[in-house]
Formats: sequence, structure tokens, C-alpha cells
Amino acid sequence: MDSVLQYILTAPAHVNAKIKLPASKSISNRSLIIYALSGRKTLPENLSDCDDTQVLITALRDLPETINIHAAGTAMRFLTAYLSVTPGKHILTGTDRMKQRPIGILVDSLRYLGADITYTEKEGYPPLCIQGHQLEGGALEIPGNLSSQFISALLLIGPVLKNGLILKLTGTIISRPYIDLTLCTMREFGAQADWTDIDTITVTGKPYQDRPFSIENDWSSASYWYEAMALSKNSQSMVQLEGLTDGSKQGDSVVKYIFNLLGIKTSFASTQPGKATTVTLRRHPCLLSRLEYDFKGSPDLAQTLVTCCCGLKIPFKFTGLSNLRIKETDRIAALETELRKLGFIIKDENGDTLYWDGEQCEASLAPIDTYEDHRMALSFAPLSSIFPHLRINHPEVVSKSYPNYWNDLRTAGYRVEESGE
Ligand SMILES: O=C(O)C1=C[C@@H](OP(=O)(O)O)[C@@H](O)[C@H](O)C1
Ligand SMILES: C=C(OP(=O)(O)O)C(=O)O
Repeated sequence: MDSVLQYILTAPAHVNAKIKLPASKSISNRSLIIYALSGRKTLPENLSDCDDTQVLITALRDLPETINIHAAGTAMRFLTAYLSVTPGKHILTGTDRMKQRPIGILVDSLRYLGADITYTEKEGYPPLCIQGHQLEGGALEIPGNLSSQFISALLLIGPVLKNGLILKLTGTIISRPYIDLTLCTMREFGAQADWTDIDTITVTGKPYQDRPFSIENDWSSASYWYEAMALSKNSQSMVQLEGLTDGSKQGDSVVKYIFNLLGIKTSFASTQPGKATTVTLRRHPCLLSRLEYDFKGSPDLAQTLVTCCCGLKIPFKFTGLSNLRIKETDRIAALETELRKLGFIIKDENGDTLYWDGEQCEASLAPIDTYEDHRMALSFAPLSSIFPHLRINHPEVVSKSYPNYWNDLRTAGYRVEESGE
């Protein structure tokens, strides 16, 4: 049998560190597509070193006949749109999991606009064969309830469509802050793109302009430091996070308000609009007895809060989780299975809700499996404050968004050792 890399984690008595977070992969990948569509002159600064961005950099640079974007959802969806308007024929594929992540809504929309896309294996799923050519653009409807990445992908190519784009979103709109992040990033490059009605976005067929652009660091990655602070239960703990902005356009910056409820206070070294600065996290007493939150706008924070609330023994009801089952893994099932190993019985209902009413079982303390999902490893690691010698299988998965995570934990005083098993 192949040996599995496993880390054993022990948390320090108090957490203390200054952390250079990775850049946002969401902003990196949007600005890379815009860079490619605007003449490839000025490369965006502070691009993320994570797998999901590196794979897109390589794909856009080499544009080989077969492009394998591995596990990167944004790269898969954004490239599908990009290749549809770029001359040449390409096969776009990814990991086995990527081949199970739906893309039919995006393909249908692009085909409606005249794109030439065929499925090479299963209808509705990657791999895709895309023959690119100039598209005219126009008006169309698209469901907003499965993944905002389909909408962002279409918006990103809007400025290069002759007649621009009018998108009317139908159904519940999930991950809406990511749509707004796309629009903001596009406008940084001179695009005319905005909401023109409650459910409608209009993009003018006015080309992007080449501009210098610097990428903010990643608020989703910051969430694991909020969790580490909350679970450390030591008033001396303090973490500083570099490269974040007060008033960030990243939806996951809402993490500062959620953790405020859990006693973690955020202060910004400077509050100059749009300027990245250092953020300091400090602990205050947490008097919360139960947490309810709707994660519809920030699905990537769900694992952080589920693991954190279990560790703090705060019962919760979290809604808006409907698309967690189609991410890197079925995150609902993964959370239920792995938290049981630590003695927490969490349950799901209605396809979009996870709750914990305080029910516990005997903890086996078996190693935590990560299911090729970076956020499983990232969110379980801070639980080592509650469960010393916590074991995590396949810790290397973190490279999808946060390659330096384990080193950063070491800097903060955590013992991170390779298992000798
Ligand atoms: O556009 C983006 O950068 C992202 C959108 C979200 O996906 P969904 O829109 O599929 O929820 C999020 O989960 C993902 O990590 C990044
Ligand atoms: C869902 C995620 O990424 P993607 O969909 O881009 O693979 C994520 O990073 O949590």
C-alpha cells in the first residue's frame, strides 16, 4: 500500500505570530483572465503562489492542445469562457473530481452566445473540447443557484463581445459577493460592468484597458487564523495578518464580523480605502451560547465555522450550504464523517443546512481524512488546540489555496510533525 503523508499537530499554549497570507486566488484568477484578454502587457502583481493560480498561469502562457487544470474550479470555469472567444482548439480537463463538478449551465449559456463546445466524456461535465472564435454577445438568462463561477466566467468575457452582455440571473443567487468581486475587478481594468436591476447585470462591449494592478491577500485563508485564535482560549494569543484591506471587496472578509461574535476583535493598522495593511486579531471573552448564520454568500467559510463552533462547544445552525456538495468534495458529508472522529454528531437537513445541537459520541481520535479538499485540512488543523496530537492525512492538499500553511503554523508555535507510521 502507498504510504500516506500524515501530520501530527500540537498547538502552543498561546498563539503568537505575524503571518504573510497568500494572495487571494479569486482575485488572482480573475485578473489573469483579464490580463490575457487585454493584450498581456502588464502582469498583475502579488499573484497567488497557490496551485489554483499557478495552473492558470501555466495554461494561459502555454495554451497547449490539452489543458489540465487539475482541481481548480475557477480556472476550469473561467477558461471555458476564455477559450470560447480565443482562436484555437483545446481540450479542457481536470482531476477525477473536476469531471464530477457540473459545468452544463455555463456551456449552455456560451453555446447560446454561439460558442463551439462539445463534451468529450459525460454530458454536462468536463472534459470539454472548445473551438474558439469571436462571439457577438447579447442578452440571456442564467440560473444563479448552482455556482456563481458560471456567471463570473461569462462576465469576464463580456467586454470582448461585440455587443456586450446582459445577464438576467434566475432563482436564488448564491455566492453573490463573488459576482460583485468580478465586477469590481473588471472595472479596475476600465470595463463598464454593473448591476442594472436587482437580478440583471449589463456589460458594455468596451475592451479592457491594460493597467497596473495589485492583488489583495486572501480573506478565506485569514479565516483559519481567526479560528486558531478562537480555539486557543488564551488571552495572550495575538495574530497579525499582512496584506488585508479594510473595506475589502472579498466576500469572505465578512469573517471579521462573524468572529467578532466569537470574541475575536479585528483592528486595522491603517484604514486608507483600498490600501492593504496589517490586521491584528485579539481575544475577548466569548459569551455566545449558540450561532446561526446563512453562508449563501460565503460558502468557503462554512468549514471554518463548523469546526470552530464544535471545538468551542457552541451549538449552531448554518444554512445556505446547498452547493457545498459539489465543491472539492461533498463537504457536508466530509464534515459529518470527520467531526464524528472527534466526538461531535453534526447533522444536515433540507439539502442546505448543517446543525449541531450539542450531541456527542465517543471520540475515536482517528486521523482526519481530507478528501483532496484543502479546506478540510485548513479548518481542522486549529482543532489541535482542543485535541493535542491531532492527526491529519494528506496535509499537502492545502497547496490548492494556501501552500505555506504548515510553515505559518510552525511560526505561530504549533508543532507540526510528520507521522512515523
Ligand atoms: O468565484 C470564485 O472565486 C469562487 C466562487 C465560489 O464558488 P461558487 O460560486 O461555486 O459557490 C467559491 O466557493 C470559490 O472558492 C471561489
Ligand atoms: C470551492 C473552492 O474552489 P473552486 O470551486 O474554485 O475549486 C474553494 O476554494 O473552496
